[in-house]
Amino acid sequence: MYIVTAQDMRELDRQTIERLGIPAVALMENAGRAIAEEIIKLCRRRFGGADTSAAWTLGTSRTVQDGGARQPGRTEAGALDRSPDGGAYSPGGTRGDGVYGPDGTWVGRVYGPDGAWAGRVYGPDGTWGDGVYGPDGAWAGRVYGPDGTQGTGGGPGIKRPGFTVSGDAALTLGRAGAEHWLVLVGKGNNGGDGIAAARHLREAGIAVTLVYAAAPESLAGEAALQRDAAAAMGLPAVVYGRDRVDFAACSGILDALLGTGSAGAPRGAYAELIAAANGSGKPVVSADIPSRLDADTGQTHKPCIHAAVTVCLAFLKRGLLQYPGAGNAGQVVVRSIGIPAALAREGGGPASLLTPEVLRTRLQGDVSRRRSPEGHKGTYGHVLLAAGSLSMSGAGLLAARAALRAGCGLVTWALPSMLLPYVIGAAPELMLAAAGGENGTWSAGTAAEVLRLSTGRDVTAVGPGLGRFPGDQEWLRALWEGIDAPMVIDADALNMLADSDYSSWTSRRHPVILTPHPGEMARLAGISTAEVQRDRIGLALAYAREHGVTLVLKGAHTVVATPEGEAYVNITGHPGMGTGGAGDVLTGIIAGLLAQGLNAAQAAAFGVYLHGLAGERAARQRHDPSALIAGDIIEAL
Ligand SMILES: NC(=O)C1=CN([C@@H]2O[C@H](COP(=O)(O)OP(=O)(O)OC[C@H]3O[C@@H](n4cnc5c(N)ncnc54)[C@H](O)[C@@H]3O)[C@@H](O)[C@H]2O)[C@@H](O)CC1
Ligand SMILES: [K+]
Repeated sequence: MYIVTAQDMRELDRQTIERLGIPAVALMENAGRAIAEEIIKLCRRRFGGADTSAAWTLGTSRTVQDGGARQPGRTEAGALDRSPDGGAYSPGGTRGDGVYGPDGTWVGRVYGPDGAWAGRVYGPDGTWGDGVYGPDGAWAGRVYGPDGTQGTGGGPGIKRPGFTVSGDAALTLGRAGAEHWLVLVGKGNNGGDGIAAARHLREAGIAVTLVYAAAPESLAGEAALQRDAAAAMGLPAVVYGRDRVDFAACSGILDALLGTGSAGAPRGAYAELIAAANGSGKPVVSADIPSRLDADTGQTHKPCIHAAVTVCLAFLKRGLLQYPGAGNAGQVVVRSIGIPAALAREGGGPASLLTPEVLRTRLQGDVSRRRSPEGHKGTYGHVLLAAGSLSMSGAGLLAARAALRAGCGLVTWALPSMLLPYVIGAAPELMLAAAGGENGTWSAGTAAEVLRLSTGRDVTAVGPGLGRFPGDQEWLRALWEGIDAPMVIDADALNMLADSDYSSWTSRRHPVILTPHPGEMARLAGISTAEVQRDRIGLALAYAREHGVTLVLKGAHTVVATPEGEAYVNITGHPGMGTGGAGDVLTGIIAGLLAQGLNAAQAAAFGVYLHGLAGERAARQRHDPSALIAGDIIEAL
């Protein structure tokens, strides 16, 4: 799934209209329909109570849909109620919604341990997948298996009727009479999308009132066409500031005030409507992006809509993945509006959501972690790790163990000699090499020994628990210029880089992966941490390209950026992974994958993805994400 900026989107829009000849109003129609369908799904969920039964959920959970198919591993109710391999069961085996296979298709419905049906079930497109009740809560019919006999519903087999007729289920709502939605309409195309959605909602029997933020006469182009069509249909409309708007009486709010064409803090009526919508306590569905979220950076202007659902149009906007905006977006659903993905690919498609599909196709990585039947430990690569010091020996141990769990054949851990007796046996699978000073710290003179140890190794990782020491910049420079294999650089080794003018160092034949957290990134880039967080994707892309490195910018929604100018944004993991040593584990995983022959982009991206999944699995085993410690992530790999 591609991630775009507002500028990318305008260009893709222009090409679709000018090169393909698809009228702009057709795109707006598609947008309106998609938004209406998502509102109807939300209404159904309220009736049916589906998607509410996860045993426990994590704050980061988010649904990102691609053409209606759910991404494996992501759910509406919680990221952790699905097994990383797509198995889809909550800890107790109960679920209140459907089960999705690894490819995102719906597999079947779920029964609780007592054999009773655990809840209502939606198919991958959000329509009723199965079960005894229809979307309006009334019994919808029996369920038939592929052979025509009744499927999971129980009871005797019943032959499938030979002839069926079905209507437009996605735009139908049985209990529509209970709904009244306010549609907040801005004067740009975002407002036009909202009016188009309102027409479909009205067709589904849902009462709607258009609330214009500005005089309706000020709308232009396609938005004006939508205004006129709505008026011709007799849709009720009020103008904010002139007419009374009763937020208390509505059952939901469609936010179509401001989209990708807006800038700065919301002005006048827009600000008042946003504040009123947020304060109403009613569910808000945002068209494209929550109004006055910056579509590129994820910064929020004040006030900014807090959406329950954001129906993002065409391609995922960067700002929806970056905090704080990601926290305002609710569930993000990306819906196609007829702009071909091929156009985004042609344009370079600079950023993608990190999914198994993207790993397989765009990154062309083998995510199966398959082993050759003829393989032996030499087949899977040898990692050299230079890490650990007296007060931070655990960092080295965590990274080394994670590399082994990631599947590499051998790991040699180089560490200060004084520590050797204490770590012998801590992980018997490791090979240990003394390379540091007697006092448990590193020294500049150890560079020659690390270089010697790196000979014949497939990858060298440096940094976890290393500490700083006199001459450390020259020490790192010697490794940078002398190691004839890929390198992973983390932690204090990043601070050494930050203090050096490393662009003047001899350029390397093999790739370098840097894995900074935001503070380390700030030092590398010479800016504040707040500035790093302001646009993580943009910064990672620029830094990786400028310095010719693969960059893993850690934090919520870790960004992987390549020297070729591509970026991948990860959404596995959860806030419980913000715990000491989790970064060391990631370094080990990435090094372990590199050693097995993955290229830098594949190893960084797959490593980040696996690290998050393992964190989810570990938290599930603990039954509480906050109880997670870094070692748990290794055990869950
Ligand atoms: N492929 C596309 O790009 C498509 C875009 N569509 C929609 O069009 C949107 C972009 O439309 P526009 O470019 O018309 O822009 P918007 O609808 O986002 O907003 C532009 C309007 O808002 C006003 N405005 C800007 N900043 C403001 C502020 N801070 N306070 C108050 N008013 C402000 C401007 O004067 C202008 O009238 C997208 O977000 C999407 O919803 C869809 O119609 C379908 C096609
Ligand atoms: K909006």
